[in-house]
Amino acid sequence: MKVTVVGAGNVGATCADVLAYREIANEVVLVDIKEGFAEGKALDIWQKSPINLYDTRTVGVTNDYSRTANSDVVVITSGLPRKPGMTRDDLISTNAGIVRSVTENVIKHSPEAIIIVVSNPLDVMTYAAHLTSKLPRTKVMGMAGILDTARYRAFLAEELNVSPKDIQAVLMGGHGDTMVPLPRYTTVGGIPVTELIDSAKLDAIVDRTKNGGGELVKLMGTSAWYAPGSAAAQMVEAIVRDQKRVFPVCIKLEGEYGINGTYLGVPVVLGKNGIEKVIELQLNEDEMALLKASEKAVREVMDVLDNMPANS
Ligand SMILES: NC(=O)c1ccc[n+]([C@@H]2O[C@H](COP(=O)([O-])OP(=O)(O)OC[C@H]3O[C@@H](n4cnc5c(N)ncnc54)[C@H](O)[C@@H]3O)[C@@H](O)[C@H]2O)c1
Ligand SMILES: O=C(O)C[C@H](O)C(=O)O
Repeated sequence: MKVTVVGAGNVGATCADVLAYREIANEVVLVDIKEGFAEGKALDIWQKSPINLYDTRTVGVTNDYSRTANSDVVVITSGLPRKPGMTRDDLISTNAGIVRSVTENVIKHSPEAIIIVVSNPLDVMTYAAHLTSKLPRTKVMGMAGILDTARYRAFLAEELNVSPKDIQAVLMGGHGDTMVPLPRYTTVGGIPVTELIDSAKLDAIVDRTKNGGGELVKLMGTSAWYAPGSAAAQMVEAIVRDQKRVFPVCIKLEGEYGINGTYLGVPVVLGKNGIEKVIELQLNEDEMALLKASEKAVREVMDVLDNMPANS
């Protein structure tokens, strides 16, 4: 299996590293626009192989997409990260052009690839990649839900003093402050979380999750990469190993949840064909209202993309 990761920065290099040391692919090609940068990162990861004992070959290139030919999966992480004081949506003017041109190059050399978008604003960059690639919606998806759910699970594990492995949760909606964690679908070793924590504490955790990206931007001056890179690698693994994992993933909705044409995170089954099924939960009135509010927020930024010149 061959995987390309575009953008050899914090998230891209972390993703490539996880793909290599967990031997999720035979070959990982890292691409960056900065001369020598991807080559250096790929060489560094390859030189770790005798220490961490893996065979995955990592190769770096500067903008040479011929080297990415026939990739099974492509992860797009190229683009600016936000700085303190910015929202993810503020990145649209720079990142839309980057994601469009990268997608064009990727598709030229790997027309059958499955594309996982990571660049922000996530839901709208998934839209941009989908439009450019002209692939079926099941093959162009965005990574955010695994990360947001992981944050929610980690905060709960800390509060309850239990293993994060035993916390299962679903989270839906856009990758922004309107994301919708779903306590009704959150369990701890099979026990509904609401039986283990009072509602004030749970509300505080839901709130912290919604602002989880911003919390890290404030601390570090740039955005997160360990959890995001690992989350993208987990999606690649589900695809290349045909695992049929159930994850929240951003996809263009076509009638599910009564929503048409908006790119939103929903639970899906992920396997060798990409998104093999969208799972429709029976949301209650309050949950549906939150999902619709999230849809409205994503729609507004999709409209911004629609009104941008094609080559910006
Ligand atoms: N979806 C998520 O949950 C999530 C999580 C974390 C970060 N992100 C987003 O991922 C993106 C990358 O974040 P990062 O921290 O890795 O940033 P970074 O600055 O460390 O890396 C980005 C890399 O992209 C490269 N790049 C820029 N234009 C390019 C092009 N045209 N072709 C190839 N490479 C190009 C840059 O040279 C840089 O090395 C940001 O947009 C960030 O907001 C999303
Ligand atoms: O917060 C960001 O800007 C990056 C990413 O979307 C995250 O949630 O960590």
